[in-house]
Amino acid sequence: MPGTIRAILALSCPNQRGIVAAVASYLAESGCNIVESQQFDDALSGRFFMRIVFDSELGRTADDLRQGFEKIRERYDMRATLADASVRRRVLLMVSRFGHCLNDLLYRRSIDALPIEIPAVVSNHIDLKPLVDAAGIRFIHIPVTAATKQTSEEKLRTVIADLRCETVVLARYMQVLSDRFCQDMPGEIINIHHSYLPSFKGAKPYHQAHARGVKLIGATAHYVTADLDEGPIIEQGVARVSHLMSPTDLIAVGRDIEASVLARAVRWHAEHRIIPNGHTTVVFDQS
Ligand SMILES: Nc1nc2c(c(=O)[nH]1)N[C@@H](CN(C=O)c1ccc(C(=O)N[C@@H](CCC(=O)O)C(=O)O)cc1)CN2
Repeated sequence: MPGTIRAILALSCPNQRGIVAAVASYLAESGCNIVESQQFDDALSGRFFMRIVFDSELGRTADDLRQGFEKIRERYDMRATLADASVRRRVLLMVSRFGHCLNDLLYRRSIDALPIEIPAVVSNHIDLKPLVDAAGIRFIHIPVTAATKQTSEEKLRTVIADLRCETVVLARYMQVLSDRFCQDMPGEIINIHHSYLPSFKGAKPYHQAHARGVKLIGATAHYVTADLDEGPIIEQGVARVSHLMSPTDLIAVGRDIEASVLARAVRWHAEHRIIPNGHTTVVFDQS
């Protein structure tokens, strides 16, 4: 239908009767047709979670609908986002020396399999500049040393502001971000940790895994908080390994898991499928 806008409403609030009815009535009265709906009652936290995809068939924009939804948001004390599904999130990718996750995200973006814009890639090394140049994306080198961490982060802030980035993805970026930086972008920094958290936090997780003799290794995509490797988990993946495999073999197996786990986490974030639930997440994926 001409003028139809597809939008996504994602919300959470203290659970009570009437939430679904109130939301559905508002959308119907606003000329919107619900095309997909998922919900979850968390009995432990007492919170309700819902994600609705709908078509605004009478031309009301997402901004207009968001303003109209404010009275319901306040009545039920909701945390809510209402976004035009055609508007792509502007995502800054960050990387150090290992390019497998970056390469995967750039490829998925190039074939339109990831609903994001990538204004630039920031790295603290120049190793991956040729890969980013080949993708036709701006490469920004911000070196980091123990002495320059603060000034380097100021440069990063300027890049994020100038390029109007909403989300930062650490695609094997191996520098710890400051508390202040993390607190300024709550729920908008995603990291891929190369272990099946909570196992093997910190540096060299594959060597830790080999030394422990585990039979499964994995990777974890999580939101970044000031506490290293402790942020809310978005997605995880694992693979079976054996005594025959060296740390180098484990690293090779891990590469594919890291890339696929991070790509799913970034897509779900961009599609407003992830809703924070305390220190965890509710993920309304397609399955
Ligand atoms: N505030 C946070 N920043 C970052 C996190 C995080 O969870 N919170 N995750 C890392 C990624 N990462 C593991 O997934 C990780 C990266 C780097 C280090 C580390 O100890 N780095 C040293 C420097 C290492 C070097 O120069 O090569 C450091 O920063 O001093 C630990 C974990 C990304 N940032």
